[in-house]
Amino acid sequence: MTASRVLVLNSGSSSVKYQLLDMRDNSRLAAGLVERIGERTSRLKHTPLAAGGEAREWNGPIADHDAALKAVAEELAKDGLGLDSPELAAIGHRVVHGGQTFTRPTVIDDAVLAEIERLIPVAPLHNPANLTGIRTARALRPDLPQVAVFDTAFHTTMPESAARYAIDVETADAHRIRRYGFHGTSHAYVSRATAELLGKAPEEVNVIVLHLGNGASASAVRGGVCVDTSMGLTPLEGLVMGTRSGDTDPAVIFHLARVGNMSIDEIDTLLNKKSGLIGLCGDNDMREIRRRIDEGDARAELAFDIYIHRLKKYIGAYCAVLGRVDAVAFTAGVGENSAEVRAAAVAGLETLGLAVDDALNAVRGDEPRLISPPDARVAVAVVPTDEELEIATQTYALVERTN
Ligand SMILES: Nc1ncnc2c1ncn2[C@@H]1O[C@H](COP(=O)(O)OP(=O)(O)O)[C@@H](O)[C@H]1O
Ligand SMILES: CC(=O)OP(=O)(O)O
Ligand SMILES: [Mg+2]
Repeated sequence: MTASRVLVLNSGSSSVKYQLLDMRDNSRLAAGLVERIGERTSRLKHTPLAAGGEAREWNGPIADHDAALKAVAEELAKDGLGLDSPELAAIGHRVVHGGQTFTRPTVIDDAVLAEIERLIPVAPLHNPANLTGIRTARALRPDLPQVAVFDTAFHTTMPESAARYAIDVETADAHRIRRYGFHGTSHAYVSRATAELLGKAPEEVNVIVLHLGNGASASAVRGGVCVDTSMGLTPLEGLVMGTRSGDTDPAVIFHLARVGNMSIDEIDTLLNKKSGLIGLCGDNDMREIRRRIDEGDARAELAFDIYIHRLKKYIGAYCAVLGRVDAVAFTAGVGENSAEVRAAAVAGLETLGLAVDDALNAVRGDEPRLISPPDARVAVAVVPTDEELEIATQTYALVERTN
């Protein structure tokens, strides 16, 4: 029996999301989430999909990522899917920041760990959590290959004209300041799936991918290669997000420091955690915002309008960057589920060849689908993302090749 299972770990600052997949048929054996790590009210939710079982929930304190992973391992073991299983081929880790060093999935050794650690200054919110996840997983199964799949990797093809900020070159280089981009695993997966939906090879199509989750980013993909993306040095730049401001005048920061007497850490928290939709209207969930708009709530409506205005600007910008656009693909929680966001985002863009068909846009489903009118110049599509499957696929392919 050859080992065919991959455990995918996505360790965030206060959460761990995981999935166990069987790569013989890409089926999901188990999935779950540990939330609010480090708080008194941590929660573990585990769904044993293979067993067709009910989700199990556990509430109580989970002190750190180490304890979280051990709790996950225990849950998996209850279904006979423990980390000690000989069928486990590898563990794949989502690593948010790979800088310019990592352009592809990489088997983790001490040198790779050291490099991910060296990148902490450009990813202070994300890389430390990713590192803890890797270290704990390695301690639990030291013999097993562990693979890092980087959010930044897909964007390393961006030309210098898109990747550089117009700031003093020596200063920028000394501090590794440039636009790295994130959600690359999703942008890569969705741009490929969009080509497939059009019945074409990735090399033949130019796609604008709109990854609209709690974090949100847009990318311009020419012939399968990323040429621009909206996130930058960190995942703060670009679109309006659930809790992040996206683009602002950088002078807002000087102003808040000098006139608002806020510390750099306070401003960091403000722009990353208390801005975006939640800062504008108190809610970051698009369902709740739509519900409030339906009740005539003006603040929710303004938040929605600001979100859409920014999104439209990026669609227009990436039409200009690409020249010829074959498809615009909506993905992630908001992109896959909100027909209102999709309709509003392309409304009035007929001169760019963009439109949605209201009936097609209203259809719900898990499969990639077209929502543009049949005669449209540019295809508009809903293409569900699957970052875990993509991480598992890349992890398994690398392990197979190295064995
Ligand atoms: N039915 C829905 N209608 C509108 N928005 C939705 C719906 N379901 C989920 N969402 C949005 O998707 C977001 C989560 O997206 P997701 O891609 O899972 O985010 P992340 O991976 O960043 O946590 C929620 O905050 C919510 O705004
Ligand atoms: C990089 C990033 O923004 O990730 P997430 O959407 O998971 O917060
Ligand atoms: Mg996501």
